[in-house]
Amino acid sequence: MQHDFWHQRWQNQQIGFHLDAVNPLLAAHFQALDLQAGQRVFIPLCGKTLDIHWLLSKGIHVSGAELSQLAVDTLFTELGVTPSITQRGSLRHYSAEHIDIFQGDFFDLDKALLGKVNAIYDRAALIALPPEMRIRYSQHLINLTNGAPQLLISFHYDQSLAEGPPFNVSAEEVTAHYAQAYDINLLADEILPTGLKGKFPAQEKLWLLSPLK
Ligand SMILES: C[S@@+](CC[C@H](N)C(=O)[O-])C[C@H]1O[C@@H](n2cnc3c(N)ncnc32)[C@H](O)[C@@H]1O
Repeated sequence: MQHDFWHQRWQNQQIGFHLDAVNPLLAAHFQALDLQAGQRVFIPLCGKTLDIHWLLSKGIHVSGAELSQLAVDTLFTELGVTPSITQRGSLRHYSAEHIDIFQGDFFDLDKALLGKVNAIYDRAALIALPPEMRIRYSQHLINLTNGAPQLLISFHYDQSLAEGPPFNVSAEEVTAHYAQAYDINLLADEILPTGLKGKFPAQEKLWLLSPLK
């Protein structure tokens, strides 16, 4: 997916993916990550999700990566926080108490800049990317985080009915990306009540990815 596609989405406020409340699957299953206050969750392709507000309210520290400066500026405005902003190569590092967001291309983020994270929360990141990019994405995510435990939300629908994003990502594909590093367990499997884009039957699945022992 080209950067311009996402910049235009944000510019035109075509952000149907953005939820106006915490994601119910995150709220219901967050405890599966077994995190303590003060530990850090990494949210790749984070947008301005309210899930960040929710995690911070639980005492969890958050790191994120997001391409759109508009999204990141809006996130901090909505948090009511003024970050310090530092240029780090091609990325801009927005930092405030308990939160670090790297604005720019996720693929330019490296381990040293990200620092240690205790878990990953992927909602609408893997499924936002076309098939060939998903391979690169999942490998980069594992490398960046040393395979930190992960909550992953995927969408399942007939890809011939609609073009992504979001893309259909099958259970087999989740296994292909992540079985090398994780035990994979399905925590929830729900029918999207409004369907995908209000039209197509779709399911939402929540996976817990636990590092292989
Ligand atoms: C479908 S949205 C999901 C946003 C957020 N996770 C949520 O649940 O609301 C995908 C986001 O990924 C961002 N994005 C796309 N490609 C990216 C890249 N290469 N690096 C960083 N962010 C990217 C887009 O700007 C967009 O905000």
